[in-house]
Amino acid sequence: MTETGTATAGATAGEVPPELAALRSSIDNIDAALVHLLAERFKCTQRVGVLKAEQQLPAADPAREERQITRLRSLATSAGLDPVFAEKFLNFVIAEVIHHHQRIAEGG
Ligand SMILES: C=C(O[C@@H]1C=C(C(=O)O)C=C[C@H]1O)C(=O)O
Repeated sequence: MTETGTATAGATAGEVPPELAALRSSIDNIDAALVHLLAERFKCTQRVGVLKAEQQLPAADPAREERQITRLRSLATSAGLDPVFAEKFLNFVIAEVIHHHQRIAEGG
C-alpha cells in the first residue's frame, strides 16, 4: 500500500493479466461443477438416509467408508492429487452425510 492506500503489488481492477483471467474463469467453471456434483451426491445420500431410517440401519457404515477411502486415495494418486487431501475431503463429506442420516433417523 502507498500512503494514499493504493495497492501497488498485484493487479488492480481492469488490469488483470489475460492468462490470470483465463485461469480464474476455468477455476470458476470447475467450482460450479463441484457444487453441482456435490448437490447430486447429497441428493443420493439423503435417499440412502431415508432407506436406512425405514429399515432401522445404522447411520454410519465404517466398512463401506474404508473401501471408499482406499479407492479414492488410489484415484487421487493416479490423477496427481494428494491422497491425504482426498481422504480428508471424503471424510469431511461423509461426516456431514452421517449427521444428516442421524437427523433423518430422529425424525427431523
Ligand atoms: C451413504 C451412506 O451412508 C454413510 C455415508 C457414506 C458416504 O457419504 O459415502 C458412506 C457410508 C456411510 O457411513 C452409505 O451407507 O452408503
